[in-house]
Amino acid sequence: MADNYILEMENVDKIYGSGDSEVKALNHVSFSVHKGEFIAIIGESGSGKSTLLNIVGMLDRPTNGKIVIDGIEQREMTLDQQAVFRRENIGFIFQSFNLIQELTVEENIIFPISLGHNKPDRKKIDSIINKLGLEKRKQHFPSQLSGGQQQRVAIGRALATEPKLILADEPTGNLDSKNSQEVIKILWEISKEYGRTVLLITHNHDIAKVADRILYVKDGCVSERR
Ligand SMILES: Nc1ncnc2c1ncn2[C@@H]1O[C@H](COP(=O)(O)OP(=O)(O)OP(=O)(O)O)[C@@H](O)[C@H]1O
Repeated sequence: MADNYILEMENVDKIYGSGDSEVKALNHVSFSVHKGEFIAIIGESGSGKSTLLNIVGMLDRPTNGKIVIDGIEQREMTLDQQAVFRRENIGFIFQSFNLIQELTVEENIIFPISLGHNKPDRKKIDSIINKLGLEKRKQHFPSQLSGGQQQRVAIGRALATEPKLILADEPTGNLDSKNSQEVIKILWEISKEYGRTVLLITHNHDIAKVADRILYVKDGCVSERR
């Protein structure tokens, strides 16, 4: 397998439930992503987009198929190894921000580093905070921020551990168009300036257009049109 891929999926299935309640959420999904690519994932509600991202991020397990992430086959890792890999290499961004309300902006951003029992590199954290335009909001709490600002904090948190892969599940779903554009611009710049790979779910075709590639999900199948 080529080593400039960050992600390779081969015939991946995900089946939820069994018998009458069986749902084939992913159906023989195969695709690869190069390091540093910015990929948009588009598809109707219920088509399997979140399932796909959750499986790539090891929040859920596939029923069948092979997934190689940064050269390591997922199923060869124990659950503990997956947890460490996830913490060190994958940054998640969700539609609902998922910030910790009791922590300040700065503390939210540093949080994943402290989970790994590492000391935050102040310079790097400050440069992330500056990049996100949150210098004056460092000591604020999430409830004191706008939706766009909260999502920028969530991006900061996803970046704090310098992950190779950023998985964003509809990060602009709760934002107006101005804030959406700003968030996408930041993700794009991060991808291109720091060589991070971004997989982004969106319902917005204009947003998808900025991506290097668009993956279309329909009834659990993934296809690509350039
Ligand atoms: N834990 C689960 N148990 C059973 N079925 C599930 C589970 N999670 C998802 N599904 C089903 O799998 C299919 C794909 O769901 P998924 O959440 O991946 O879709 P999606 O494309 O992300 O949708 P949306 O755009 O609405 O978020 C759906 O039919 C959904 O009902």
